[in-house]
Amino acid sequence: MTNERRVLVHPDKASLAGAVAARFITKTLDILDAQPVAHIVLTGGTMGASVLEAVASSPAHTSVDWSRVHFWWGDERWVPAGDAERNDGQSRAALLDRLDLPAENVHPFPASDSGISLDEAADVYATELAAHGVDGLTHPVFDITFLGAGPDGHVASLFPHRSGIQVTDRTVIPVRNSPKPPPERLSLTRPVLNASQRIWIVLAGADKASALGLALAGASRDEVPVAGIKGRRRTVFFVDREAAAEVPEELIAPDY
Ligand SMILES: O=C1O[C@H](COP(=O)(O)O)[C@@H](O)[C@H](O)[C@H]1O
Repeated sequence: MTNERRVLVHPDKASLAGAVAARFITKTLDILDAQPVAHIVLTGGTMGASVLEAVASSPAHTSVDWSRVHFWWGDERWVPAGDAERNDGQSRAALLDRLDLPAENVHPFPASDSGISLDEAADVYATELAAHGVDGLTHPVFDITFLGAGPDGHVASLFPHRSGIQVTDRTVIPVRNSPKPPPERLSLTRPVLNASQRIWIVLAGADKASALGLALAGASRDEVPVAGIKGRRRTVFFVDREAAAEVPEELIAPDY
């Protein structure tokens, strides 16, 4: 099995969310069979919550021992705790609040009303990551990292033609003047994301077709940041037909 990027196409957004949710439950069970804990990175955006809602609706999710699963986020919007724009709030409402999860297994980024600055918040999250690093790493090795991508090809909060996608000497960066609101954000950096065992990028809708097509056609990560994302063992783009419109036929994998 190679570590080439794969594209799996599903008919529409609902079947995409259901298929990714089913695969997530199965893979998490496999991971927990082989190791004591799993570290999962969650994403915001349109598909992030849809996949988690599909996990919550699947009776199979009760087979997972969630007390052995840690949840992190790939990026966060710098808004107050409880703001509907926060990625962690969307994930909690969709799934986490329904699980029997020890509070210490959930690792949200600090919120803008936490009394610290954006720069300090990046340092706080970097410290939290380092506390869970093993073998001298400054971060956990994530078992599954969910990501979305914007129509402009941004991934997490790493935007085109901005310095964030090039950062390699930090695990977390503060983001200012984001082209997508809100303007201030926090993001994991590319080396941390790419240290993940499996990266699952979930995309739906015609507005994602161009970014996906460019990423797979070899665009630079500066131009299309998602092009710079590749996991250690597996990188899969789970997409619906509309998002796949510009993917060359030969790159579309049969289901596996
Ligand atoms: O702002 C963000 O956008 C991206 C993509 O979101 P989408 O709604 O266009 O799917 C998301 O992956 C990221 O986590 C989020 O902060």
